[in-house]
Amino acid sequence: MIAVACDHGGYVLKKEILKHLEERGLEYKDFGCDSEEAVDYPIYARKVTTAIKSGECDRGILICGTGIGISIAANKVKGIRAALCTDCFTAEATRQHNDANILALGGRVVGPGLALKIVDTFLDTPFSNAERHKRRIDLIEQE
Ligand SMILES: O=C[C@H](O)[C@H](O)[C@H](O)COP(=O)(O)O
Repeated sequence: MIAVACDHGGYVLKKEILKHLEERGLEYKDFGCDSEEAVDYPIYARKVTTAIKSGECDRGILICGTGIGISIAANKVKGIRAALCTDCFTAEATRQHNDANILALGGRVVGPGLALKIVDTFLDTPFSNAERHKRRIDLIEQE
């Protein structure tokens, strides 16, 4: 199950992404927001990180204007590895190397065509399971 949320700066792109997930037959839960009316992105980041921490969802997609604020907020939560991606190379690498569990996107940065390719790359790329990457992730998770 994929947890998806956005702020007002990501709302238009989120609609495209949800349509795309539906077309792919992928299950998702939409945690808002529901319009372009201004909201506070940390609240929406927290909804998705909570869903992942609880096991309700295993991956997340967060979208704000730049993708920066919402990824900063998500990465405050232990066990969350949110990766802001603006290209497919980094989307692939962050799954292989960092086992990122949240993709962050900027609705004011990437157009829908590229964003959907980034989403597909992120969702379809497995973690490499390489020892060096596991060791580094373990170091991140240490207090
Ligand atoms: O990093 C923060 C996000 O890009 C927000 O979407 C952005 O700050 C919202 O800006 P504004 O309130 O000016 O629409």
